[in-house]
Amino acid sequence: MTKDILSISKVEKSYAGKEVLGSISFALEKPEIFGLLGPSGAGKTTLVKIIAGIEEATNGNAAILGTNMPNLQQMKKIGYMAQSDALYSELTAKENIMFFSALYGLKKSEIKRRIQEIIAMVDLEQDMNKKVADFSGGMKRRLSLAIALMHEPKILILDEPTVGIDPVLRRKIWDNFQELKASGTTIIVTTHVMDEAEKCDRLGMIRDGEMIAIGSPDDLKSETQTESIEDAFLYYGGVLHAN
Ligand SMILES: Nc1ncnc2c1ncn2[C@@H]1O[C@H](COP(=O)(O)OP(=O)(O)OP(=O)(O)O)[C@@H](O)[C@H]1O
Repeated sequence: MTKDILSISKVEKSYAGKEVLGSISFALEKPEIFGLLGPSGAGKTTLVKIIAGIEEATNGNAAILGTNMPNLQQMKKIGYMAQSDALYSELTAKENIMFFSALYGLKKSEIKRRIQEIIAMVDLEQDMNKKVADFSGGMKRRLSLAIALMHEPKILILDEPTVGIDPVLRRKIWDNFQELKASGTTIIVTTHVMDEAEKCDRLGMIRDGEMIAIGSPDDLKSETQTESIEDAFLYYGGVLHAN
């Protein structure tokens, strides 16, 4: 039996009896950039937290490489970047990277090998010795991304990674996502941004806790006979109708 990289099977989640995810199922079989697209409150963060093993599904399973989450061993294979940055503001950027890399079990030599490459990718070379307290929102996002990448995870889960990042750097970061995918990393990314959605290999469209459509951006547009991902989303949500 081949093991899917990620298998989501009838995942449901309720908080205090209120359902926020319906019965969600999908699988990622090979490295790809999989986008989760949906309006605020649709359930994207809840779903990625279940995949990352931070939240447990109320019903159903989320399995990584055939092992149900949450599972400590599998969590080491994951890089997770939360929506709000979990950084130590009294430490410098470098100290934050060293701290979190050590938590992931990276040796000093590995940290030394990775750090230059990663900070160049997120364009923070000049800011490594500054305290995070003096960072802008976009700089904190970039540092969080660097930390999620340090242990070379097989699966990278990014919750709105480019919020507050300017378009030039955003493009550079997306180019890096493509390179990571080419080297075998699977990337799951939540976004509201339509031009980012277009860059994903496949998209899962989420609305009110339900997966309303799944497919490549081109397939979703051609299936709905629409010109944009935004219109395709509205079509699947029942707001826009075919001519
Ligand atoms: N810990 C919690 N307790 C109760 N309700 C929660 C909790 N976390 C999320 N919710 C609710 O679940 C629903 C989905 O939230 P979620 O954060 O997953 O949405 P989202 O699609 O990521 O939105 P956004 O794009 O704004 O981040 C919302 O109605 C939210 O209020």
